[in-house]
Amino acid sequence: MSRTLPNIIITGTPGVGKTSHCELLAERTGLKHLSVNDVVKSKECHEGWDEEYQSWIVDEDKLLDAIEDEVKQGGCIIDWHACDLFPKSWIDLVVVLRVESSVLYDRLSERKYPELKLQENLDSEIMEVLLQEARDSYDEEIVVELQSNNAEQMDENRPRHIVNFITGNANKLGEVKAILEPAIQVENQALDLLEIQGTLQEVTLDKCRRAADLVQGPVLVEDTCLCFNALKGLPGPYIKWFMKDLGHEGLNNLLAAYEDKSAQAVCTFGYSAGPGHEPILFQGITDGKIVPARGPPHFGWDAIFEYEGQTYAEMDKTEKNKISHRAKALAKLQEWFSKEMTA
Ligand SMILES: O=P(O)(O)OP(=O)(O)OP(=O)(O)OC[C@H]1O[C@@H](n2cnc3c(O)ncnc32)[C@H](O)[C@@H]1O
Ligand SMILES: [Mg+2]
Repeated sequence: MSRTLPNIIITGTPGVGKTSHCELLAERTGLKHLSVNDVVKSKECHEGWDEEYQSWIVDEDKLLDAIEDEVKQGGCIIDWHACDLFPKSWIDLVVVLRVESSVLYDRLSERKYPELKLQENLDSEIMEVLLQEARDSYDEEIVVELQSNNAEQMDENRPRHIVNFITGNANKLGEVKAILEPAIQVENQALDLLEIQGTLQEVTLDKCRRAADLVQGPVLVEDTCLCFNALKGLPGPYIKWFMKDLGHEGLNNLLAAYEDKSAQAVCTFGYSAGPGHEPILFQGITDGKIVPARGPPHFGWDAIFEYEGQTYAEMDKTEKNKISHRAKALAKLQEWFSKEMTA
């Protein structure tokens, strides 16, 4: 089976901060933290306890058998102080964490390591044993060395994307932040972008190129449409002007002559890496129907768009953010970003 998510080894001398890094990475990426320590204990992949070193004597064959199925599926962050035992074909990235010896000494003393074990680990860190092991076992370009002496460095090692979401609409910004953060940090510039007439794709593509030119950097933009099926997709991208001129009641009246009140909320995000970079689009669609307004009228046409018995305006924000056109588009964007992150 070919995996669609990467496997990452976070390795280093005991005490360098592997587990903290793994937990942080798992939280940010949704990948699984696979603690080899836990597997060795819970699946008994060992030949007993070494009194002198105060650690399990690992049976590597048993260990590999125990984790093989899970790792082959992909998406594992392997937390272990060795790396050469894992077959090359399983692994996409090896991160070797490093600390200065004085820092390591303090950390290991605090853990009450026996003197012999402490000294051996210090020597191993100074001699770069694990870095060498990683370089000997895997292709050079997948081995990364990161410093892990303090909280600041840990924070720098944190995987993150920052997007500059260009919108003048505070409600949109609120939803996008609620959905993307903390995995993706959302900054905002409220610029008024000219919107052309055209298809949903064309409007967003143009908006995105314009925004990238204006800020001279990477941008995220979004355009929302409300499409009435009885009207063959209108008002579509022109919903903003219809909303302004007609209000909730007027929008209902547009459909008075039709039995079919069904509508689609369509959200199209465009991301550009900067001026001259072709935008990438992420679209999400939620089917619903147009009803007389119910619920707080704060956000656009939320009060007249009903989804499974409730209007968007009647829903809790968290509910809306699970099923909305915006949430669906952002799920695609997140998937793309997490692939980019490991590409
Ligand atoms: O700066 P931008 O991002 O362009 O923000 P905008 O307010 O101009 O937004 P659009 O051009 O996408 O126009 C879409 C219209 O639909 C409204 N709208 C967008 N998303 C909505 C949602 O989830 N629920 C209800 N109304 C929404 C919005 O207030 C606008 O009137
Ligand atoms: Mg707009």
